[in-house]
Formats: sequence, C-alpha cells, structure tokens
Amino acid sequence: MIEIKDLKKVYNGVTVVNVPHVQINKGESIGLVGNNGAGKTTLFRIILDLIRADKGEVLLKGENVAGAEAWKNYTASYLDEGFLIDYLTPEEYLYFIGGLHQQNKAQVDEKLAGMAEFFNGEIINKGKYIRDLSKGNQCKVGVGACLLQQPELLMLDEPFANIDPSTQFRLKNILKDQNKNHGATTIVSSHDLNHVTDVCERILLMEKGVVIKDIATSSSTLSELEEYFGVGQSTTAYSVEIDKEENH
Ligand SMILES: Nc1ncnc2c1ncn2[C@@H]1O[C@H](COP(=O)(O)OP(=O)(O)OP(=O)(O)O)[C@@H](O)[C@H]1O
Repeated sequence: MIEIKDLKKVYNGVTVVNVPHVQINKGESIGLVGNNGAGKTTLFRIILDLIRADKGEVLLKGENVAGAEAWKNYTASYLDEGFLIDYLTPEEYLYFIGGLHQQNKAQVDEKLAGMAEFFNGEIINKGKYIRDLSKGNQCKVGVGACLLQQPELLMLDEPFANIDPSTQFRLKNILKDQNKNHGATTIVSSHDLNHVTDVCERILLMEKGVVIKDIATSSSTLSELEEYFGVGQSTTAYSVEIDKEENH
C-alpha cells in the first residue's frame, strides 16, 4: 500500500527525516511513536504531499504521491485544525466533505448518525462555528470527516492528544473497526504508548528522523517501549528523590 524509498528531508542543514525503506501493507495498523521533534509529523506531511522531500519518494499503490492524484480518492487524514474550515459549522463542513466524495445530504446524515456516540452531542446542530469549538471537539470533526470518506488509508496525527478519556476509548474502537471490519490501513501517531499498542499491530519508533525500531506488537511491546522512553525508570528515580526529601 505504502512504500517509502530513500526518503530525506532537511531543514536548515539538519536532516529531520531519513528513512531508507519502509513498506506498509494493505490492512496494517501502524503506530508511529517518537519523542518531540523525532520527525513524525514531517513524515506524515511528506506522505500526504503537503511538503516535498529533498530526496526519495513515497509510493501509494505504486504511484509517487508527489504529482499524482489517484491516492486522494482513497486517503483520509487529520493532522491538525488546519484541515478544517473555521468559518463553517461542523455540519456545513461535513456536508462539504461528503459532497467532495459524491455523497448527498441524506447519505452524510446517515453516516453522521453512526458517529453520534463519538460526537457525544457536542458537534452537530450546536449553532457553533468550527473556530469556536474546543481542540478536542475540532479533532472529532476532523476524524468524523475522515470516516465519512470510508478511506482505504486513514492517517491521524496525535488524535488522542486533546480528547477526553471516553472519546479516546471510542476512537480506539473506531480505529479497530476501520482496520478489522473495513480493511482500512491505519497510521496513527501518538505519545500515548498504551493507546498505540492497544490499537496498532505494528509500531514504528522514530528518533531524530530515523525509524530505529519496527516492531510487531506483542504482549511485551508496551514494556519494551516504556523502557526505551525511560518511563518506568524516570518515575522510579523521581519517587526515590521524593522519598529522600520526605525523610529529611
Ligand atoms: N517548517 C520547518 N522549518 C524548520 N524546521 C522544521 C519545520 N518543520 C519541522 N521542522 C523540524 O523538524 C523536526 C521534526 O519535527 P516534527 O514536527 O516532524 O516532529 P514530531 O515527531 O512530529 O514532533 P512532536 O512529537 O513534537 O509533534 C523538528 O526538529 C522540527 O523543528
């Protein structure tokens, strides 16, 4: 489905993406993790032809995304609020997106009805413009717009970051459903290792632009990632410091 070949992106003399080769097969669920500045969003942007690489290429179904159009028909993504149209209400925006995919109002309404739980009564017919929604509710609109498109490839950049725990739970079920029941290939970046290992069968770990680990998710993946990020370690060190201070 996706082949990344010899990809490099350089900003101000610093290589921020450097991926010699990664192949993602149809139907895979990919989690992209890595510390701040690791290059996750830049990689997403190159895959979506929002920015151009300095070297190399990204092929979707064998076609270089840079300059091609066909991939836009089967790819849906939400990276940030820049994907939305601020002066529209959510329903105006969602009808607009549905229209781009040859769906009439009734067809969009039917799909939106299926998203009612995910929207949690905060999105549709609330008399608010997208610009006035909270970041989390804007994210729901963006994800909703993706789902309307019934994409073969769904890409979400840090979708769990601003949404509440109930919505996180619902989004995880949506992602699993898209992947298992609709055959979608999903790529989700996240700093939440629990969510990403719960939802994704394969984890790509980026550091300084390089994919340094490519792991098939297993029962040990979460602890392996926690160890890499030093989550357990730093928590323990911090507790020891507190214990020391409390004993003085
Ligand atoms: N337009 C730009 N100009 C200069 N440097 C940039 C630009 N866009 C990204 N970078 C740099 O590229 C590197 C990778 O950034 P990127 O946003 O892809 O990381 P990330 O893994 O998504 O980080 P985060 O987890 O913080 O969202 C960073 O050092 C960033 O400062």
